[in-house]
Amino acid sequence: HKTKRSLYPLPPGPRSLPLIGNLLQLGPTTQPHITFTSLSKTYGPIFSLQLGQVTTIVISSQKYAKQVFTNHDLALAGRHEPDAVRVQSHHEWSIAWLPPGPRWRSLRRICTTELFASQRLDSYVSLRKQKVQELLNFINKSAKEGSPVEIGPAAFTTTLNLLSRTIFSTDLAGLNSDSSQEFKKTVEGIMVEAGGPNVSDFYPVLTPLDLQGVRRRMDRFVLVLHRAFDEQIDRRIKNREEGSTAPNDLLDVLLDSNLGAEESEFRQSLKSVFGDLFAAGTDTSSNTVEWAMAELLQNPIKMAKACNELLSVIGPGREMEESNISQLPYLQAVVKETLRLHPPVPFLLPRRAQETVELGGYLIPKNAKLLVNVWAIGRDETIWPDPLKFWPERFLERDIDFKGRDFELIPFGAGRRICPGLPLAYRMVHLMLGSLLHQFEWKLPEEEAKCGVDMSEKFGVTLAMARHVKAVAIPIPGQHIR
Ligand code: HEM
Repeated sequence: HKTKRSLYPLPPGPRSLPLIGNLLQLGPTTQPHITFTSLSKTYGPIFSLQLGQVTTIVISSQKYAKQVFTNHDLALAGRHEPDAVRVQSHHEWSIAWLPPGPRWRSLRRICTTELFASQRLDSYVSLRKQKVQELLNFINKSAKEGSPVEIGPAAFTTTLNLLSRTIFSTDLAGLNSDSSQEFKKTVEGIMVEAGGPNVSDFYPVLTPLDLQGVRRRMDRFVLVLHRAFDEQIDRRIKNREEGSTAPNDLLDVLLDSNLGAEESEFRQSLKSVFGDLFAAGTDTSSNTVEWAMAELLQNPIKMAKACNELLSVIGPGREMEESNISQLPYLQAVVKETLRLHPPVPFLLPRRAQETVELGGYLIPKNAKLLVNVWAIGRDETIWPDPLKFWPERFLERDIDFKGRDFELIPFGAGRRICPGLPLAYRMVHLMLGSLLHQFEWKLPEEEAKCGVDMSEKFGVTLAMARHVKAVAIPIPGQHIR
């Protein structure tokens, strides 16, 4: 370490003040991804900040991202967990926040084989179709009444129930029900508290004081999730004791596996795993559908192109199937373009350097926090011509995918910590978006058509629309909607 420390400098960055470092550069921002993007214009695609006691390195280019995920993937695969996720000891059994040791590997392996393997995903095709059908029926009802729909919340409930059916074999909420909205507010709250600036993260010595009340609020959110999970676990244990047939869903598999936990912490470990899956899987997927619809509603020509492709591949009077996705290049391009401009996790999850490394001639000290600003990479004009324009066609001309090999488009991350839910998210997002476009014509309500859609963002671990987009659905005559 000493040799590296003396050979390489820290990445450039603004001059830091004693004690507070560069906290003033953060300012009162509620949009750190934008602040960090503008700092990268001054200090370059790799820069460093001293945020209180924490040395923070920010990567904003494809070139350095590639080095992080190839040359240094293991050394930089630790997590800098925010204090908020230590509530209820969540981080001790969390796939998202554990360091890459044996416990993380075994939790990740179980989820990958039991939830995300292609065979498992194939066995739930009809379930996903049924949930999407419920979404279409719900929208059809609003369409008949002529009232606009909020696409984000409806897509959220569909994703929530898709997950809860695969994990618990039951729905957690009805479309438009209070419980669904409570769940959505809870997940949004968790994302905002875990992703927002917190003085406890800058000065770990101040953690017990919880000066901003983040832990207090987080505790309330986590309790809502845990109550729902406890109910499911209790019911399943009771059914098992009464000899009912096991549905062999994820809950059954985990109850049999015991996750390598002591008996006293087993329930806690189950709740952490479920918490991760619901928090990481719901908002990210439904936000993608919502951003895509918001962009298409403002780009009627692109909307028509996507609808025409669906009509010519699937045909009128038929429903979209997951097996159609590969025949729909324009729909795929729309999803890629949405993920480029609106990556649901703008900084990926914060990494911790597990050892001191040299990256592009700069020093990344052990324990430094590393943020990869994928929001900035998606808007980098040296990679993307006219980067702020929603232009799916760019992906028809270039063979770029988001599976972690093309470092200019990494909304799911890359390397060993790449999102394990990618294969499920891929199917859910395309199926939901494609079905919405295939079954209805869409237009903006009068006011939004006049004033434009409010595209402002709400920052957290995930990047949501600050105000949900509303749209009026018009059923297409002859389509299969019931
Ligand atoms: C459009 C949808 C989604 C996007 C854009 C997305 C994106 C991401 C990103 C960027 C990360 C962090 C990667 C890193 O730090 O390098 C991540 C991690 C994770 N995601 Fe997703 N995700 C999505 C859907 C899902 C779904 C559906 C699930 C599961 C149901 C899921 C489960 C997870 C988990 C468990 C992790 C933690 C992995 C680890 O740290 O080892 N995600 N996701």
